[in-house]
Amino acid sequence: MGNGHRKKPFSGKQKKKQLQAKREKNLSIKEEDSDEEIEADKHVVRKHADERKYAENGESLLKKEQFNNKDDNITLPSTQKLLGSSKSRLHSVFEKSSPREIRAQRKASMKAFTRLPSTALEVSVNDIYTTVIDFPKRPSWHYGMTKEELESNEEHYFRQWLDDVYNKYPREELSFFEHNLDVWRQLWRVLEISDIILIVVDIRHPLLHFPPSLYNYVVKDMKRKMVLVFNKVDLVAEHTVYSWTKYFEEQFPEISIVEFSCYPRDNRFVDDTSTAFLQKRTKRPKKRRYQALGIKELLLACKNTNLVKQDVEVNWTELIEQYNRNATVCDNLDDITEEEVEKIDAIQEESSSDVESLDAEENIKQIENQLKVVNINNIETSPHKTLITIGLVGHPNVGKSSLINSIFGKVVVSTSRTPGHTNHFQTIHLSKNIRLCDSPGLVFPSLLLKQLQILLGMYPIAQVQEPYSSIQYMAERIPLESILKLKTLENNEWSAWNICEAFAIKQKYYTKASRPDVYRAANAILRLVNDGRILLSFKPPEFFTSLKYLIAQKNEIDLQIKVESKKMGINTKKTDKKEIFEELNSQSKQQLGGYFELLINYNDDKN
Ligand SMILES: Nc1nc2c(ncn2[C@@H]2O[C@H](COP(=O)(O)OP(=O)(O)OP(=O)(O)O)[C@@H](O)[C@H]2O)c(=O)[nH]1
Repeated sequence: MGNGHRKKPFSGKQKKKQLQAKREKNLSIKEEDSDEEIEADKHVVRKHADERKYAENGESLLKKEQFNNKDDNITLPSTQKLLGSSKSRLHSVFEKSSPREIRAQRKASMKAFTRLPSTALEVSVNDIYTTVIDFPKRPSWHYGMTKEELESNEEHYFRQWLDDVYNKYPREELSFFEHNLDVWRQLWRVLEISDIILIVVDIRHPLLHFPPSLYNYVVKDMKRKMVLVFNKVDLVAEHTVYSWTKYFEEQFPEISIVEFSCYPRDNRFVDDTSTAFLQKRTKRPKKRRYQALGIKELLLACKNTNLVKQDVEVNWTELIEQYNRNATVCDNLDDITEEEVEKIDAIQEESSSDVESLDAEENIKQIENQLKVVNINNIETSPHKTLITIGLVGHPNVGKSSLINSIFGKVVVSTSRTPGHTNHFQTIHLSKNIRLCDSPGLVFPSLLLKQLQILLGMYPIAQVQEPYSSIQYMAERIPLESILKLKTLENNEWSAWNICEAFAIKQKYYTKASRPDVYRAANAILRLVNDGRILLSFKPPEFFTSLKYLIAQKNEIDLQIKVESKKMGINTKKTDKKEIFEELNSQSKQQLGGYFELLINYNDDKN
């Protein structure tokens, strides 16, 4: 990508070969890595394996660009590195942890942890964003500037911004965040050309994917319309989605919120915090097809922004009718059979005519030409007079590309489990005067814990230098050892390390030296978290303690009680709910979770 040519569609045969080669390569890398990790304590980082992998993939630049931090002093990369090379200039660049930091974290993960109360999953804007770190905005420019002047101006400004961030905030407190100017440039372009910004967040941790600096800039400074998309709602209970919606409506009244999911949701569980629910989740099938929920609502939310553009007339009703269908398509090329690959290839070939997948440079040139007709300083003016552009922005891996594919009911942009997959923005027409604009996932600077960012899928798992502290963060908050059904320890004093060790034994992951491959196990756990089979779902404040969000769930709980009672032959008409609850077996009780008891108590209090 980004080499100046449109991506050629692969034939089924080529794709098969490519997948086979990729699998073989991955296998050999994994085998070589495992022993290194366990045996060479001082090489905590799987440096060689990663370097080899990137060299083999022709992506050595990413690794080189990740600037090393050998001791605890920060060395910023040169501007050259921040800009990347022409080959892969749009890869994300993050700062690496120092070996000292990694060793300390690894050691700490071997100590027994304390399980925190469920309220530890509650997060609020004030907890997370006590400090709002601004993101780099495009510096002003004028038409008299040459391309070189413009670029050097942007580079100078960006370096200054980066220096300021590092001067202002302690390095160890800063989150991973995007260090590649070219990726930020993509965001600038998308914001500039978009009339409506869709900020896509993962419903498991919506607040953590919602940079207030972006909200302020788009809504308050640019005065653009913003729609917040709660994506992947299939992964949590309805109650969680409802609670987050209420919370965001209170905190950010200017935005419209829509729920979206590429997959149908599993409504069997009311309580997505119960151990029964969490254990069941791990068994979700790997291969699934898109069956999007929320397309109509999404288009309606765009319509309801009441965007007025004189030269654009849109028949929203017709558009909604056209796209509101339950399209099914396979999601991910990594996980599917070769037969399915061939099918998708055929779809891709067929659809390539209506996909305007320009490479980065062509796109930028085109936009820059369009920008010439308007005054760039007047940022309230949309640059496109005759088009409505809906721009998708968000952190890596939140599902922006999958959302576009689900709307079209076919693979029009590629998706991946690996964050940072979308390298440049791609525009796709929904109708002759409405287009969607995808953008690369971009991590905004914050003071979020790096361990947490890894769990949220913002950082590529293959590049995680030290996975154990992330596992510990999670295990302190959810019963990980029960979810993974690990054998109990004698003293029951779990540490993150021995959870990984027990999982390695369970999965038969061994190193060449026949020791449990703890690193591989940790990695596998992180992947299960990323794709939702281990559910780490944060909640808004007071979720566990107040009934304010619970009432909406009442009907769903009532229905569930009926289903469970019917299964057990309990007469729901005669007995009151509390009695029914007492009669349910423990499994049914678990499925209903703590909410039921809370609701019963609430009704008792009211009576
Ligand atoms: N369960 C679930 N998984 C989803 C959904 N949408 C996307 N995913 C998964 O999330 C992962 C990331 O999806 P992408 O569409 O590639 O995400 P992206 O935001 O475009 O990622 P970048 O290219 O890194 O910016 C993939 O493994 C998808 O299968 C959803 O609605 N539900």
